Amino acid sequence: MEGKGIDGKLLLLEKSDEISSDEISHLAIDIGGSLIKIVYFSTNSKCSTKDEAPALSKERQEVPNGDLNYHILSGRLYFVKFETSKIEDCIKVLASKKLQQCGAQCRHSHAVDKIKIKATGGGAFKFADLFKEKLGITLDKVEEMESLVAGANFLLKAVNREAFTYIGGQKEYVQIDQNDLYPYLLVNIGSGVSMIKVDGEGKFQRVSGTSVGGGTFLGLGKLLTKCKSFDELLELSHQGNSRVIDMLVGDICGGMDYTKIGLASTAIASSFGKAISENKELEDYKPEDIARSLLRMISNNIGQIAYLNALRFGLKRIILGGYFIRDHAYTMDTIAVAVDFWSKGEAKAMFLRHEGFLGALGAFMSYKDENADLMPLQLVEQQPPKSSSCIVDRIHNSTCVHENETGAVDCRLRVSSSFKIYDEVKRC
Ligand SMILES: Nc1ncnc2c1ncn2[C@@H]1O[C@H](COP(=O)(O)OP(=O)(O)OP(=O)(O)O)[C@@H](O)[C@H]1O
Ligand SMILES: CC(C)(CO)[C@@H](O)C(=O)NCCC(=O)O
Repeated sequence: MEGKGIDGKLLLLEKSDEISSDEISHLAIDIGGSLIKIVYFSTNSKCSTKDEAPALSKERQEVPNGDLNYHILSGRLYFVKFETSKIEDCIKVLASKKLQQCGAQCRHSHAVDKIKIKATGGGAFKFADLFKEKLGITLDKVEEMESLVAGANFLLKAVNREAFTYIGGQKEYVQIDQNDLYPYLLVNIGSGVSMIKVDGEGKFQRVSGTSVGGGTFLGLGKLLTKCKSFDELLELSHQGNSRVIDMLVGDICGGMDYTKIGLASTAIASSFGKAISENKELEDYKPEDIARSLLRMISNNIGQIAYLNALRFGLKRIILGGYFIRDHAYTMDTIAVAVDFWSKGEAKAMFLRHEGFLGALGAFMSYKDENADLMPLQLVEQQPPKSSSCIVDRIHNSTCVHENETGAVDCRLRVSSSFKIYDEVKRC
């Protein structure tokens, strides 16, 4: 079981089997074409240090609010992912943790077949029967674009140091004024890419998309380089040089800039263009150069389409999400430079720390939209990430614990007295 940390590290749950069922109260799932993303709220953490303990207490406060009383549960939101092709592993972990017994709607239903969890992504339809059959869980579907927008809005409004620009290799965190958040263009780079004009809470329109996305990078990359995983391909791209295969303006113009149309000699004139004339076989190219050109081609293309859509609607802010980005410097740099170049500095690309979890977070947030009697849940507070959480980095199958990074978000859930999550969890 892996989760997301800052800097593209994978985080969390060093020994996932130690998480017992009474520690997880709410869980939402996003089942995409490449990855399954899970967000869950836990009132405890095996990774916590002494310093963090107070923030993770199972505090319950009565907060009068009109006719209703609310409990405040302190804890953390955790972010976990699986490959969609290994959905059976995901199901096994969920089964082992008896998460189905902590589903948000177990209150009225001790019968296993009445348990529901919020689910989004195409897989919420595709795998609905599998979840029912193996776990007895009904996937309560939340529309994918709606979830992406709700997740992005939540992160932008409620989580400190969430959004940042990436310019010249430097991250600059931006706290966006909530009154000045809309409109923006949300570009979610998953297997494919969705571009959504966001005008407010629940006010949005999917204005464009492209099938050339993260799935294309990974799919073509596997075919062309024999890499087995995304991490391997990304790692390889670090060492490559795209000039070996890409045809540059200078290659065409005898080393000169094409000043009249504003193209420097070093600009790419044609991605992979050198391969047409060199009479070489695939094996003659280094896999790292191929990986680099591929990453650049796809990132550039997305940056350009994003810019064109921003231009179409007069949007100045482009927020990028999706697991493809993975906090990867070269990817972010290429997209940011493409947006800056094409917009002549008018539009800004912004990235998110929890970029891969927009859909899952949005689905999680949708619990609050339920009938108040069933599930009046709201995230009411968030503290900046603590400095010392456990992060488990499983890249290349090596497991090591990183200090001082975390993708988990401390928060408090407000739940009505009529929905006693903690008691429920124990009783279920
Ligand atoms: N460990 C990984 N395994 C597979 N893909 C990864 C991994 N890490 C990052 N990626 C990239 O992230 C992409 C998937 O991103 P994401 O999870 O946001 O989309 P998805 O929900 O699976 O796709 P879609 O929304 O199009 O159905 C992959 O196509 C790949 O490029
Ligand atoms: C089909 C979805 C929405 C599934 O998440 C995504 O993969 C996507 O936006 N693909 C791009 C499809 C297109 O607009 O051409």
